[in-house]
Amino acid sequence: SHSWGYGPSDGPEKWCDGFPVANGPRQSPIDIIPGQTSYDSTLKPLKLNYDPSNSTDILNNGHSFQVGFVDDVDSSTLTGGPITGIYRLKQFHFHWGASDDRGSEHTVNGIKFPCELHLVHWNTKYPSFGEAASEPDGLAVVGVFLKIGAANPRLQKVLDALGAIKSKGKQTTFSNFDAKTLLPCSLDYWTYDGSLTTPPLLESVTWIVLKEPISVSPTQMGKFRSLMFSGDGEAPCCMQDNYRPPQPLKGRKVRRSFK
Ligand SMILES: NS(=O)(=O)c1ccc(C(=O)NCc2cc(F)ccc2F)cc1
Ligand SMILES: [Zn+2]
Repeated sequence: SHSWGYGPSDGPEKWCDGFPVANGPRQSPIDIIPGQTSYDSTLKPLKLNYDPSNSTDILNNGHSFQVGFVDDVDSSTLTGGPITGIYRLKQFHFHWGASDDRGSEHTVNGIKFPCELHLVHWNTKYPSFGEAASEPDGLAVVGVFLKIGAANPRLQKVLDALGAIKSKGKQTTFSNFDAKTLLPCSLDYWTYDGSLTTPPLLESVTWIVLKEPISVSPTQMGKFRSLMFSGDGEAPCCMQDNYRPPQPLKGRKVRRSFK
């Protein structure tokens, strides 16, 4: 039924079969063309208040891995930026390539980065993530590009946990991780109305893509690629190229928070 992936038979070109919204008016990701964005002086600074004691677990969900957070109280929140109200951090995860020349979902002037981090938040005006996910203003995802360079010590704790969640469905505790440490110095961003980049592809995401990348080393990228899409006892399949390519802008405007 709704089994999807990133391979030739179940990948992004096939998702519209099970999820017709794949061809909708506000799909993500997109190619960001800085020269075509408009500076909006009314955009507020991003405010990310993450409580380091809030992380709970790290999970291989068969499409990526994600670090989960306690989201039944307002302890790790996103406010300001292009959004109104309070959005709670639910999880963060990554998308990456089989080689360093690809892997990000958003691109900048057609340039692909080797990896992209997504910090997923939901609007507390709705009772839960699941309900918020079907509302046009329900979710806000902060995207951060990873660029090949020096090893990033702030990634290491996450990467060192991957050995315990190699295959699909594996999960382990992951406490006291401060997601704020994964952010770059500058919180300058581009923003546009989009969607989840994986099925169910719901058009409920305010995207906030940071202009400044964080670093990752080739060795650290190798650790991402040591994960498996497959579960124990299934034919082994390396978790890589788990990214959707850019989608048509369909008239949308991309705003930027910086001059
Ligand atoms: N790559 S991304 O940041 O755009 C993204 C973020 C979250 C999800 C997600 O939560 N999927 C499961 C899911 C979706 C729902 F819409 C409702 C429940 C649910 F578990 C998918 C993609
Ligand atoms: Zn994502």
